[in-house]
Amino acid sequence: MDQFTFPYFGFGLCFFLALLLYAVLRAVCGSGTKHRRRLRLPPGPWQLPVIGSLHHLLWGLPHRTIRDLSLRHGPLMLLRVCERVAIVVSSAEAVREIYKGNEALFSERLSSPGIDELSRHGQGIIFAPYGDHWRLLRRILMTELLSARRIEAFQRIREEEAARLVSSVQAKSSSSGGGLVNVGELLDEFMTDSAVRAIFGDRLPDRAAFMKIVKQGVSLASLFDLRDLFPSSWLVRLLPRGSGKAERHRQEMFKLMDNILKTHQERRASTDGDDEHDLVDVLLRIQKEGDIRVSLTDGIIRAVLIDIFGAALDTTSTTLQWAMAELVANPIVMHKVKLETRRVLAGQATIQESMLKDMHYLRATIKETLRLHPPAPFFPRLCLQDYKIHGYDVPRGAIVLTNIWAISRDPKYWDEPEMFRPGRFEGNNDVDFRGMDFEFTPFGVGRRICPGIGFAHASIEIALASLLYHFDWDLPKGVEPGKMDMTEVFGVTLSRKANLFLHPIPYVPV
Ligand code: HEM
Repeated sequence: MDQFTFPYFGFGLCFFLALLLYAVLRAVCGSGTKHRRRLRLPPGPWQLPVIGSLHHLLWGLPHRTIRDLSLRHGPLMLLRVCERVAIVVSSAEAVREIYKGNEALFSERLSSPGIDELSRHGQGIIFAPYGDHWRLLRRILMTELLSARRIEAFQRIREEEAARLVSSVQAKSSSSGGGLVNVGELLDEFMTDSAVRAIFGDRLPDRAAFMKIVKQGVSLASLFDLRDLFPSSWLVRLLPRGSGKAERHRQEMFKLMDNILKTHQERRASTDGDDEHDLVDVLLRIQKEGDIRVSLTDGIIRAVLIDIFGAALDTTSTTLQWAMAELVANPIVMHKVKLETRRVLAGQATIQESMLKDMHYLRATIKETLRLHPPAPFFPRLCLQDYKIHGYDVPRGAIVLTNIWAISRDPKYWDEPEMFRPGRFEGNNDVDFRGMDFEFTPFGVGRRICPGIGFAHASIEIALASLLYHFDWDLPKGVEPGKMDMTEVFGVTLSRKANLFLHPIPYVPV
């Protein structure tokens, strides 16, 4: 996966252009700062003209650097990156104060010309402005696309894909003479295949081309865009915009998506359209029913499908990879979760989801993985109205950036926060990730909380149970559990830098 490049990519160019623009911007927007001087803004690191706090963010991984800055300046911290004002939130109390009661003021997503272009002008859900369009899509997601009933309907797909994952591990291990297997790659394939089948169906035309274009989209989404830092500058908007890659990508993606919609429409027409195999079918049925306030155009359907697919893939696969890495790095935990899996599944040749409901320690292991390795370490929102938090002013238009990662490692809320100890989620501890416990928010909070929790959890649970039931796992020769490379990469998700190569030893052969 491409490394996240903002604000590193092209910093030299950015700095040079920024200085060049400084005089112009001051002349054009200089008056805008008068209002701010009267506000009581949260403390923050010292700023430079034009680039603000950007120079503090140039080294290290952003979630760690920002956590370290917050430890010095407080749980509400002001950062300014060029024209953007951000209030970083690093305590559960502040998250509670913001999102309990006043949530509507903080339910807007970040927007900028660059994001707008990539997000198909908010036609999808992730970057949709907080309004009727978003409300309609959210309702469709919660009651139709990602409802508990729909997640259950995809159970067969997950079971088949989990069985395929087990076979692939066994086949790869045999072909390498009982050697090492790239577990990360196989988990990626598991998640991609499960998501493709659930969202687009078993017969996705041009699957290889589709996957290639999705990967391109992911790397384009992480490219730095000067317009995002100077959204109000007409001068920046006039600058040449690279090679038009984003636009070309959009066109190609649209072509492929149109093809997918056409194939589905033809099949539905030839079978009276009753069958619903996947999410495309569901959306086409809702479109046909036409009893909703905003019409669901093909463009909106395309954008929503791309959003769901993009949101589901890397987040879930990354979580699975961290879970396996933490388990092999912590043999006592591995032993305990394997015992549970083998006790509950004893005698089964293959795994069905209904068998997993008593696996409490496995579920605690998934929670602990999400606590230590939230795939999205921040969730940014926009403040829609001047507001006061903990006595500080949060101006309208400021980005409110919650550092999920910092809060879920804060010793104020967690004993030995750096340790991988799923046991902390056992017994009387019912802390959960559904948005009510503000010290643990890997899926975000409030109205825009991730609607894919059920989808993600069901996929993670069956994949992990399958790997732990069918195999024992050894580290490569010479690597000690405590010496594993756990370096993170801050990309579209907070993923592992090193490939996860492990040695599988069949326990219940397929
Ligand atoms: C471990 C897996 C996942 C994690 C950690 C995760 C995390 C997140 C986070 C932090 C947000 C932002 C929430 C906020 O602003 O409060 C989000 C939004 C979203 N996620 Fe997930 N996600 C995961 C899997 C999925 C899956 C599987 C899907 C779909 C099948 C999905 C669909 C979405 C969508 C559509 C949004 C935007 C919701 C909106 O703006 O209303 N996510 N996710």
